[in-house]
Amino acid sequence: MLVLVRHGESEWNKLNLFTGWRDVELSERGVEEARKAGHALKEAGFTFDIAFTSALKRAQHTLDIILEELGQTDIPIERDQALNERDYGDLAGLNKDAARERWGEEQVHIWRRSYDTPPPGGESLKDTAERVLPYYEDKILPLVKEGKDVIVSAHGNSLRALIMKLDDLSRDEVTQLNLATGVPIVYKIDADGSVAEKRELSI
Ligand SMILES: O=C(O)[C@H](O)COP(=O)(O)O
Repeated sequence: MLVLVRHGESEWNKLNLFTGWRDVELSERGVEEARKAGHALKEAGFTFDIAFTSALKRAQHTLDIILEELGQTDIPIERDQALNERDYGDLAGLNKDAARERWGEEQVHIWRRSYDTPPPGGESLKDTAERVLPYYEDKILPLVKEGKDVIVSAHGNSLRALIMKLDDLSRDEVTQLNLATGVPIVYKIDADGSVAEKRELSI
């Protein structure tokens, strides 16, 4: 079984700033969201053999809080920048509404949600997928196929890249995919790596 969770609200999500690889902390609300995600997983009877997260503290702290709630702080944790948020390039640190005023609603939506148009100086979803998917296939999927229960705490766009693949979404469909913070998505994966079942936990 594979559980994916986007980190709780960060300080910069709260301020509506493009974040990308900037290493910002969870907001108070984000800490609470992580706690609720952990609680919901515990209530639903989940336990994990191993956890994966990015090199960024908002995802790492979300994972720590979830594992605390589960009473599982002793499981192995793999941290890797392959799971980092998309690099937002020159947009990092800018306000998202100010960017819409400067470049227009449509252009900003293309940078944020399109498959292969990168923000200036940053990574497109395709670029992000080119580091997330090999990592998933080499490090995560073999464990899931063996029957291990795995949790991945990562980011809006690194997880969109992975979900695009798992759900077999087209380039058009993925533009509609938006992930809420702190909501665990549960996949049952068959021994051949295909998705048998997908559901979101209610928080
Ligand atoms: O990096 C960021 O700014 C956010 O975490 C994700 O941004 P997005 O909603 O523009 O994809």
